[in-house]
Amino acid sequence: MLEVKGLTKRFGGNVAVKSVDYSVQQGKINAIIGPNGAGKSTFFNLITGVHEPTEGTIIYKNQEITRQPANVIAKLGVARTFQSTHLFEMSTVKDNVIVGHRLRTKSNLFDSIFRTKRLKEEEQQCIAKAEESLDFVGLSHVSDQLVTNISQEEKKRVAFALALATDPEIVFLDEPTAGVNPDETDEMANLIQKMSDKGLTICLIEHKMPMIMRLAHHIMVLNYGEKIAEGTPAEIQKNEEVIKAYLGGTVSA
Ligand SMILES: Nc1ncnc2c1ncn2[C@@H]1O[C@H](COP(=O)(O)OP(=O)(O)OP(=O)(O)O)[C@@H](O)[C@H]1O
Repeated sequence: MLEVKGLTKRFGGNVAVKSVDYSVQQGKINAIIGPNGAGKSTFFNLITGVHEPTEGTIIYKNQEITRQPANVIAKLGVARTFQSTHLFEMSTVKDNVIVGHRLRTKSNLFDSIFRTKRLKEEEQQCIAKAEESLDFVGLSHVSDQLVTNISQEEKKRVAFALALATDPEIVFLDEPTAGVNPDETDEMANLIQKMSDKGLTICLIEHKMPMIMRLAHHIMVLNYGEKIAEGTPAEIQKNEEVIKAYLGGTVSA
């Protein structure tokens, strides 16, 4: 579904991602793990068009998307959440999510000025999609609240809803449970499972190993920008190089 070949990103003399080959497995929960600074977020940024690769190719559904801008990649069905949520704090939860589906609308300045039928219909579509997405992530009850007044965990869910409102086929989640407590982490894990059950392909960066080992079908491990291992959770847990990369610790936590 999404295939990466020889993907490399240099920031000056620093090679953040080094010649990585990788295939995202369709319909599965794919996880990317690795120590701090291993290049995980940069890898996501390359695929989703936030950064341009220095070398390598990215193919999505048989179409090369290398160096395409983020909005083009998103329109093709690739959604993304970020480590820190980028939300409009003084707008309502629903208004934040409505923006997601605008990617799928065609109204232009003319439609806005003259409030055409197309504009009104598309506005309704965006509202309906936002409501559906908020219901899916369990946030219908706070949809009219300002984002600034909801909890950190709810903000994470809003970011999920925003990604879902773009009608994606694949969702890249960058540390979705960073900064949330253990009970909330379990709830977020259930939500990721629910997204997968709905047929979405998930690609996930996480540091919380028990959660990854429970959720992921396939794991890739990055260390200093290089892929050092990939396989099932059971294979990764006993991989010597992975254990070494985590400074001799256990990845099963
Ligand atoms: N925009 C940038 N400019 C320069 N260097 C960068 C930039 N983004 C990332 N890097 C560097 O690239 C390397 C990989 O960083 P990256 O954030 O991708 O790692 P990570 O595995 O996501 O880390 P973490 O788990 O701590 O979030 C680091 O050395 C980082 O300092």
